[in-house]
Amino acid sequence: MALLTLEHLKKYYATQKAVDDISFSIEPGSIFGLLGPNGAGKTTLLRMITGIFYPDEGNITFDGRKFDPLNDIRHIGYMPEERGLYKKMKIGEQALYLAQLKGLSRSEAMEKIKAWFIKLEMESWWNKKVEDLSKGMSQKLQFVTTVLHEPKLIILDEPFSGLDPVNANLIKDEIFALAQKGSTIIFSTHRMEQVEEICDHIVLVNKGRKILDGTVQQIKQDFKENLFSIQLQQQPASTDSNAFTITRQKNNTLTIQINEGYQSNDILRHFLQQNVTIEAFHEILPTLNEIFIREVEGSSAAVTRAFQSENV
Ligand SMILES: Nc1ncnc2c1ncn2[C@@H]1O[C@H](COP(=O)(O)OP(=O)(O)OP(=O)(O)O)[C@@H](O)[C@H]1O
Repeated sequence: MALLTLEHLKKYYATQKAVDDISFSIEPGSIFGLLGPNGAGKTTLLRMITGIFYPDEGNITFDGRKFDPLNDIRHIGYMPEERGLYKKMKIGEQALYLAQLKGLSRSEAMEKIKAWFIKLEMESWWNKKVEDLSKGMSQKLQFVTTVLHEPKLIILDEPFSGLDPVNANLIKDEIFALAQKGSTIIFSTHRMEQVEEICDHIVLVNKGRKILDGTVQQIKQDFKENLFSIQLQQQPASTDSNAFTITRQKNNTLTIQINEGYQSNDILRHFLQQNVTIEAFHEILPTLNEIFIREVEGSSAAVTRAFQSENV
């Protein structure tokens, strides 16, 4: 059973269709990427999922029941893009205060905060004020306060912004560990390489509409262009074949597109028949970045065309 299901959600601001009939569901324990260009409607969706405001239309089901923001919010941890910490408050006190707001007792909160502070190398910060922290340090504090009460659903909006590679890795490992323990993670970012590394499933939205929904693996397969890279030990006598077209050549490494009706073995056969040694051979799948750019540009054109045809 899905942890979260959105059905035909709509949210309009005046005439702006920020979220326009979006449906998807998120399986428990998955790391789910909510992607889209600026202004696509991601924050609006996240605000409905966290009960900050109600949808104009549509239904949200959380953990098998109609979403009840007042009660269910205890099971949700949200780290918004605009960070909200009290600047003058000491870090330890602030973590304790926020944990108690999420329903933990003082002793429970203290125990968990200490464990997290050790894990994320923050022990010496207890008496510092938030205003004395760097951007990356406050990011770590905000992460801890988001996940401390072990919510079923953790929503992280650009969680790595401002973090150096060591701290980004630390947080990344903790995200994997939280998912492993059963938390469901919604991860929103513009950084596609992070999505490839972290997410199991993605939804891409643009102009308030959903334009892609699937596992990262499946989406990459759906967009593949039958491209292969082959590295040869020596120059082949011939590269002419009905089976493929060479799209790029750099020294002895060729990028090859297989022609319709042929298979990867036909490439290998072509070179083996010439007694050329094959040093490496692999399929080239599109990156999520390429798919993102292609789909967002494509769908913008399609939406514009639809809009124009509606208005003639
Ligand atoms: N309070 C508001 N009043 C009017 N329009 C709004 C409001 N908030 C957002 N919008 C509009 O709704 C659309 C979706 O905005 P939203 O903030 O959800 O996008 P986003 O995908 O989170 O963008 P970004 O990646 O830039 O944060 C945009 O066109 C935006 O201008």
